[in-house]
Amino acid sequence: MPGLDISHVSFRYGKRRALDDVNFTVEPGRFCALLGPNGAGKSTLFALLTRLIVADEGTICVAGFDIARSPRAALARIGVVFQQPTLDLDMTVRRNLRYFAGLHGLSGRSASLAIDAALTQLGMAERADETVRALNGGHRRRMEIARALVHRPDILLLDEPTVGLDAASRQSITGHVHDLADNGLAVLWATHLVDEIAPSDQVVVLHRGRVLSNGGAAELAEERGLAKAFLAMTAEGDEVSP
Ligand SMILES: Nc1ncnc2c1ncn2[C@@H]1O[C@H](COP(=O)(O)OP(=O)(O)OP(=O)(O)O)[C@@H](O)[C@H]1O
Repeated sequence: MPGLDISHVSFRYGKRRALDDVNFTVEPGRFCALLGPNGAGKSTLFALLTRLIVADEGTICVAGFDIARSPRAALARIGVVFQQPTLDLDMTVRRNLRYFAGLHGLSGRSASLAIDAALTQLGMAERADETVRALNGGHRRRMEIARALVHRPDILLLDEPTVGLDAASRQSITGHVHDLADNGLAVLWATHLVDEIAPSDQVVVLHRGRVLSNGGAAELAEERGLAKAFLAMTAEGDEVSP
């Protein structure tokens, strides 16, 4: 399948089981929220999806490529925004993106076109020649998302991308990324904040390494709202914002 397919994936750190038989898919054009409290296993799953670590069991297919058998092809189809920013503060936005484009084999005019397109998608085109240090936190994050799109991936992974941002910046970023999904990207967005989720989104609830539910946000929210449904499933209320 062309999106992301995670099948029977398990992982242990020594004796500690971090992921236990995780299964779900994200199709092109879907925004999938990976919703889990602290310690659920979200970052571990992202590390597996980006091949920083290797699954003990199970398979991960990216745009039809098995990440264990065809890692280069699979990783080339992924754009990723990690929790920790990785920007050169003293370079301009464009220089940061050009460096990254080069890592993907893009240069010259094709790199410029890809960079302009990615910045436009995130509403950042007019900031291209500013140094990163001059940008606020929300704009820096939008720039990192644009950078993850430069090589035109099929799947975008974001690990808690709004941490530390104010409400307006969070809203802007969630809006932009929902637009990317509407335009055909498969998006996997790890979060513990239910207000980042739209009714039409897919929601995978992860808790203590296991998938507790996988389905539409509207259905999950139906009886008592998303926040209460999530709290009831994970029983770790102090880690959730409504
Ligand atoms: N390097 C490691 N060594 C041992 N245990 C780890 C390591 N990294 C994570 N863990 C454990 O694995 C489990 C899953 O952690 P993980 O960081 O993937 O969760 P998370 O959902 O991303 O949490 P958070 O929202 O706090 O980032 C936790 O019990 C955690 O303590």
